This record gives sequence, C-alpha cells and structure tokens, in this order.
Amino acid sequence: MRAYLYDNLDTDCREPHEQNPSVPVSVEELEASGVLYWRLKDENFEDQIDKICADRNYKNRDQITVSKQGLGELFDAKIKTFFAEHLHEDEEIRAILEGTGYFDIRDKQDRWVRIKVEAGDLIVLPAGIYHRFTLDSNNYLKAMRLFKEDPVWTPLNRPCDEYPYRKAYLNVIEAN
Ligand SMILES: CSCCC(=O)C(=O)O
Ligand SMILES: [Fe+2]
Repeated sequence: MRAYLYDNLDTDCREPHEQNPSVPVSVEELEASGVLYWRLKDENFEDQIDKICADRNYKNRDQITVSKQGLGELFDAKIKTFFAEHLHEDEEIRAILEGTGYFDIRDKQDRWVRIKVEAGDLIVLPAGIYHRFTLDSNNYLKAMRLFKEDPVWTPLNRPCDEYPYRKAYLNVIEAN
C-alpha cells in the first residue's frame, strides 16, 4: 500500500494522480483520519483475517471482483457509483485478494488522499468518512468484503453532512 496527496487533475481517475513532487501520507496520518491498515502475509492469510474479524467483531464476509467480467453489465454503473464521493454508516472493510486499485479518502483537512492498494492489503475506512474507489489502468481488483452485520450497503453521496454518522465521525476525528 502507498498513500499520497491526490493531484486533483481532471484526467482519467485510473491514472495515479500523484502530485509532483509527491506528498506521501503515512499509515499514522491515515490513522489520524480513522483509516486502519494491515499488511497480510501470504502464509495463513485466512487465519489473519479470522483474527482481525474476531478482534473487531466482523461477522460476515463475501467477495467482489471489480472487473468487466466480474460485474458484467453492472460494471459501468458500479464503477461510476464507486467513484462518486460517498460515505457509509458502517465501516468499509476490504482485504485485497488480487489485482490493484485506488481508494481515495477525504482526510481531516478535507484533502483527497489516494491510497493505492494491492493483494495482501487490508484497509478499514471508518463509518462517516467521505471516500471513493476506482480501478487503476489494470482494470482488475478482487477483494474480500468484511461486515459487522448483514450488509445493507447504502452509499450516501456528498454534500449532505447532516448524516448522524458523519457528525459522529467528525467528533471522533476532532477528539484525536
Ligand atoms: C472494492 S469495492 C469498494 C467500493 C466502495 O467504496 C463501496 O463498496 O462502497
Ligand atoms: Fe464505499
């Protein structure tokens, strides 16, 4: 995983969009915005996932393959929804199984931070954080999705900041 400030250029979102010179963002800075990261080793991958699920009370899991083949005729619409800035009332938890892609999060200074993920990365986006997702130019990512409850997966788009979990998120971030 690598994170850096997004260049905010209006070009294809699948390009790296890394500022020049690059402004790296550390795991600690991501944590300050409530984003958690684990690097899972290849051996006993599932055991590591099971331990994180037990520690963080994640009860359900499924898989998603974000590709033309994986999503079929839903692909274009899903890609558009994923890249539309949104938040959830629950954590967004993804263990990357294959491929690569980008999660963009709005940090606590409201800057776009691009998080490049690859197989072996596990990322947790906190409830209430504004984020978006895109594939990169490889156009393929397979991820395990973990959930505290049964997923009622409701991406809620900006600019409404009145959501209770947005307020709760901001309170937690301000408290840090
Ligand atoms: C790899 S799926 C991530 C896309 C997303 O933000 C979502 O599921 O809401
Ligand atoms: Fe999301």
